[in-house]
Amino acid sequence: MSIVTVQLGQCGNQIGLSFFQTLMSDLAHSTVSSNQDYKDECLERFFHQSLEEGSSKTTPSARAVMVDMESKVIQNTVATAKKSGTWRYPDKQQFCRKRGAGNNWADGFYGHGSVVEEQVLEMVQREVEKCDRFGGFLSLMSVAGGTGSGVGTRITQCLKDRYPQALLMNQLVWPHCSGEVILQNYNAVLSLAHLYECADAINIIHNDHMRKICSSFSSTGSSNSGVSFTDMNKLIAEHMAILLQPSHHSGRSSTVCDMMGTLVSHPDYKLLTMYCVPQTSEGSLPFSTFAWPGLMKRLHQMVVNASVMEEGLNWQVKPGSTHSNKCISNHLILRGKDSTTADISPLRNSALYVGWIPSDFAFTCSHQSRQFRAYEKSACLMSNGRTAVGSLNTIVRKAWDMFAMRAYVHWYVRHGMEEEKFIDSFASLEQVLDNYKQI
Ligand SMILES: Nc1nc2c(ncn2[C@@H]2O[C@H](COP(=O)(O)OP(=O)(O)OP(=O)(O)O)[C@@H](O)[C@H]2O)c(=O)[nH]1
Repeated sequence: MSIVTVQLGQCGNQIGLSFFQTLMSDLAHSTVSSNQDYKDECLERFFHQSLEEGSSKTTPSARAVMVDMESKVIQNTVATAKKSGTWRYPDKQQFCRKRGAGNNWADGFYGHGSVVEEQVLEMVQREVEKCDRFGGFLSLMSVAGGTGSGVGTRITQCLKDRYPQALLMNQLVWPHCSGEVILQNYNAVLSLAHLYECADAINIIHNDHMRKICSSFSSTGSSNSGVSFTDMNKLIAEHMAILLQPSHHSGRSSTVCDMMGTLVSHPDYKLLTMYCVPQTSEGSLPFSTFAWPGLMKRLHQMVVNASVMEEGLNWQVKPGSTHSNKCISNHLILRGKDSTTADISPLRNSALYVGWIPSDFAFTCSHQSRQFRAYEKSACLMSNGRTAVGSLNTIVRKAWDMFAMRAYVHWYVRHGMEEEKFIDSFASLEQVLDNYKQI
């Protein structure tokens, strides 16, 4: 089952590059012939074998469409992939214009969006036609800028109209809490409220968390300043790949569509969070050993704490207690040696879940005996639960405070957006927050 990736804006394109690089580097790790099925499945899922222009050589070409309003990031991304010699982006599947969306959702959605949608959809269609078994879309975007958030939302709506049966999974990068784009809270509110209506699954990744995890890899563990987007993107890409590389569930290959279908069983609840272990820098992996009991214990406590970071866990919080997380559903993926022997029973604990989903559907697990890259053992838990509530609440409050003073509202209105869109978006996100708070 193939997935077409849509990379939107600077952030979406840079993360997409890192994701495909990580997939290829994982495949390069395999030396045993029995890995051929894994390779074939990964290649079918994310790449298309195509002839290089003017050559008889075939190279995996990412099943991707790239969209940005400025050309620089896309040019660099395409060139970096080509330079690897192991994979590339497809020809003529890049869409750029001459100026960005000025960190303004309305400029992206109304200004650029209306002009670009047909051409982007044509590119998407070309990519879909290359798939023998097409499953759905993975859209990568930040919610803080104008292109990823505004154009990204518009393209997602168009994909929903054009491909109503396909899976629409949106991976959103949440901005740092402070000090970034002045309109980021408005952009995030508008994006999320609109995406909630058309996407099937929304996975939120916080730049703050990624930066903290990366800085914990440094020898001092304290400085955020040395952490670059490249470092964070590598980490994000690893988490995505641990989740999305082939695995088996109930004796058969687990598709991304199956996984998302089980995780999002109710249209009111589609906010997902990834928890991954171990959290260790690549450089220290050769000197580290991990055992399943230790990894599972930490992963379990991360879910209970609703913390995607291993560091600073509160071990006193127990499932079902006042401060414990509550989930609709979780899907666990275990990769590496003896993965089937890991004790997953604590993650099945009914105290972690709402009562209205049968336990066999609330918690599901898939395995892959092949190790992921240099990680002898690794695990990713994709969770549909309350984790996203805290940061969503903060952004809605901050945006509301600005809106109450009508700050910057005219910047949106001048791109053709009606003020009511803000009100509607606040109302629908309040509803989402309420739904999650009540589980
Ligand atoms: N993790 C990560 N975040 C990024 C990256 N590039 C930008 N961001 C974040 O994305 C947000 C800004 O969005 P961009 O993707 O740069 O903007 P854009 O969507 O291209 O929109 P315009 O610049 O307005 O055209 C901020 O929160 C940045 O921290 C990246 O490579 N990795």
